[in-house]
Amino acid sequence: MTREPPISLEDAQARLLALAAPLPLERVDIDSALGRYLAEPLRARRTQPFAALSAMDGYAVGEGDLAGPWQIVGESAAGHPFAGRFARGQAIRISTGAVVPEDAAAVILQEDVGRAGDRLTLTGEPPFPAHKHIRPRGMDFSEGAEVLAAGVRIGPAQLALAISAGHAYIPVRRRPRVMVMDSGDELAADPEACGAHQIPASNGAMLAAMARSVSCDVQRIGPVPDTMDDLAAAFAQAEQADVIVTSGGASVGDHDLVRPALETWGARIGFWRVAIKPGKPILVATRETAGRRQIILGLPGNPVSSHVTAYLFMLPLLRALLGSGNPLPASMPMRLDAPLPANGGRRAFVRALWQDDGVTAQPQQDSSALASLAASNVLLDRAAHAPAAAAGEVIRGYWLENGGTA
Ligand SMILES: Nc1nc2c(c(=O)[nH]1)N[C@H]1C(S)=C(S)[C@@H](COP(=O)(O)OP(=O)(O)OC[C@H]3O[C@@H](n4cnc5c(N)ncnc54)[C@H](O)[C@@H]3O)O[C@H]1N2
Ligand code: MOO
Repeated sequence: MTREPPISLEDAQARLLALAAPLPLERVDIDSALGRYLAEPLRARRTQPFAALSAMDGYAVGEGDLAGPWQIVGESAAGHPFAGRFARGQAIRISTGAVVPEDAAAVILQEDVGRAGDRLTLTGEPPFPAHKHIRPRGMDFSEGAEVLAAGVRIGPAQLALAISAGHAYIPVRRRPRVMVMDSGDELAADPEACGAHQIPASNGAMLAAMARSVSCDVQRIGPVPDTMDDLAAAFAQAEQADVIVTSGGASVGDHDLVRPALETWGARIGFWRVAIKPGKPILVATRETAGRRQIILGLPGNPVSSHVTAYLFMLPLLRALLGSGNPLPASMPMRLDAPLPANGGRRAFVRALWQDDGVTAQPQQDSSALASLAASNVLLDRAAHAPAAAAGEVIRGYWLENGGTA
């Protein structure tokens, strides 16, 4: 096996994302679009507000007619505009969201007036500026304007905006088909029937859950025993997958067969080994069949290594296939509540818990230790050879929740 030195994280992420062309475009109804990415810019099909609307319940009055008294000559309610005209000394009862009549220049809050029959007098302050409680036509957006850019993630707010802009269907990318494979002779499929020399296969469920969090169709296979034949049979079931994610067997041991099995299947190795801890032995390969590219991520078997490499590579890859304009997780500054020791020669992603405005690294950082991963919500990013850091220092970290992106 060639032993080129591990490449940098940035280099590896760039090389992986360069392999990922967004999947074919499809139009889906808005309810199915949540968590996906807009494939084309979305333009408003209507203007919002469609007319000047009142932001408050009160009375509409004319230009320069803020002192009163007034006579109430009609009403504009939401969905039922006032059709007539009105003059100086006259007012229109108006509700929140109702159209402000053409002749009106101000809405006076109902709390600021006294009403007796159709007679209205000012008892409080008139609005300042006069148009304060009027939302002008097109304040939110105008017909034809781009309301969402291509590559934006459709969250609840974007979904509401698309509907409000007049869209029942929006263009997104097809959901990636992902095959997640556990591999290793030591793995038990059933955690309640785990032999003395076995460990429960936990990576597959974890990786599948992570992939599902970014809107993918996920299938699982395994645990696959450590033989070339078993791996070949497993890969043969992944013909339809856009992405194949294996865990385990990525390192240099005698039973680490993922790489040779992939090559036998017709995959081409892109790169192997990245200078990060945990997760160094990650492998990226591609397989081209009938004009279609499959991307294979061979993640290291240690559960935390699997999780961290899925966070840094699998999720960004899936987001890129879904058409995200910003697939990589973003780090943010975090204040240390407890000191950190100097880092070794590999860039490290340190499990930590952020609470009460500060972050504390977990004492246990072994790449097999799931309890400290499950107790963490942050990965601190420690450069190779970073010196010790004191409590109070600010360093960068990644949110584990939401895959590190908005
Ligand atoms: N001589 C060397 N040995 C190792 C090196 C090295 O550079 N030289 N790298 C180490 C590093 S770093 C890592 S990370 C591991 C990764 O090894 P593999 O990807 O080959 O993983 P395995 O050996 O198959 O398994 C490692 C560990 O993880 C457990 N595992 C595997 N799959 C699962 C699963 N689906 N669910 C739960 N746990 C799983 C497995 O039982 C092992 O305990 O290699 C080091 N060795
Ligand atoms: O790079 Mo490995 O993932 O340290 O355990």
